[in-house]
Amino acid sequence: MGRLRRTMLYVPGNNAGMMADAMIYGADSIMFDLEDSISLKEKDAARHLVYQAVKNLDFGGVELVCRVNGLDSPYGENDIEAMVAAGIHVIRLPKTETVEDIRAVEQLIAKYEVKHNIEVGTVKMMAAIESALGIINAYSIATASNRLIGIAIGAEDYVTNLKTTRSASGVELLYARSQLLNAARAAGIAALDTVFSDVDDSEGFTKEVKLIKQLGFDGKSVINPRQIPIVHQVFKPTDSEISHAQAVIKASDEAEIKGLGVVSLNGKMIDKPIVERAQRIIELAKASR
Ligand SMILES: CC(C)(COP(=O)(O)OP(=O)(O)OC[C@H]1O[C@@H](n2cnc3c(N)ncnc32)[C@H](O)[C@@H]1OP(=O)(O)O)[C@@H](O)C(=O)NCCC(=O)NCCSC(=O)C[C@@](O)(CC(=O)O)C(=O)O
Ligand SMILES: [Mg+2]
Repeated sequence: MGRLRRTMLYVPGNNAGMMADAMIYGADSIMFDLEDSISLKEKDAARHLVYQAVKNLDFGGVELVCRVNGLDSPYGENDIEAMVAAGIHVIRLPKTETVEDIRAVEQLIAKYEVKHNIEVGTVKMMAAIESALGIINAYSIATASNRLIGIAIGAEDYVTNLKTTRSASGVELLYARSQLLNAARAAGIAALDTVFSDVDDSEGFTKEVKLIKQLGFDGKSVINPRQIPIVHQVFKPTDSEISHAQAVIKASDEAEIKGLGVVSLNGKMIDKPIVERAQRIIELAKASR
């Protein structure tokens, strides 16, 4: 299985203290934000601060992502150049709506990789989809570039675009989450869920994490360190899931020796997709230790 992306911690790019401490909380990825958490008058200072942090601080090998400003703003291209030069691992484009949005960012990343003597293709991309049009185009966005490691939903902007609000059940997001997840799986890349804004509501947050795990998401953006252990706990396979998965793999191995395609374990059929799911549980358990 690829890299775990259960949690991507948003860190406002103007907050030096939060940036310096960001790696101690154990998130799978750290995402510096230059977009909506930064006021217009702080855009240039935040870019400089994130550049210095990525270039000079030791984040212990954690994946480093930067949410840049869109290319429809005066900041987007400068953000991309600074992040490529600093050595960021992944550039996240917000409010992605079309294939052309991805291609335009990809061209700039390649231009600045050449300028800064970085092998072309090194910097990866993520696309956040935050509008009805983006959701309609999810599959073409997900397949627009080999650099894409995942697509993510940005629900606060999305529900605003739909002219609704977020509810506890998340019913207003079900279509978008399903469409985005399906697009990511068809493209063979990661699917990341959106933020949960009430950091004091751990019960509501846990409910949402269980929902998105059941839908099939790889993980979620988080805005506060307190949310990280909750996501990791929900995504960690239980002891009984692990022992069942081990039994499935053992039964399947024995069936293979006997030349059988289908066997039963405790009265339940075991075939290829069930074995694949069991292997994923074991890999997730190993990776979550
Ligand atoms: C929410 C709150 C103000 C609460 O503050 P509080 O002070 O009450 O937090 P406390 O729990 O008391 O903090 C305890 C200790 O943790 C430290 N600490 C806290 N947060 C930390 C952190 N993020 N990184 C590192 N460190 C952190 C803190 O410094 C303290 O350290 P220390 O003093 O040493 O003890 C704070 O967390 C925060 O600012 N979060 C980031 C918000 C943000 O980035 N928003 C933009 C992205 S969303 C968006 O744009 C919408 C979207 O685009 C999204 C999509 O795409 O999905 C869409 O459309 O939906
Ligand atoms: Mg947003």
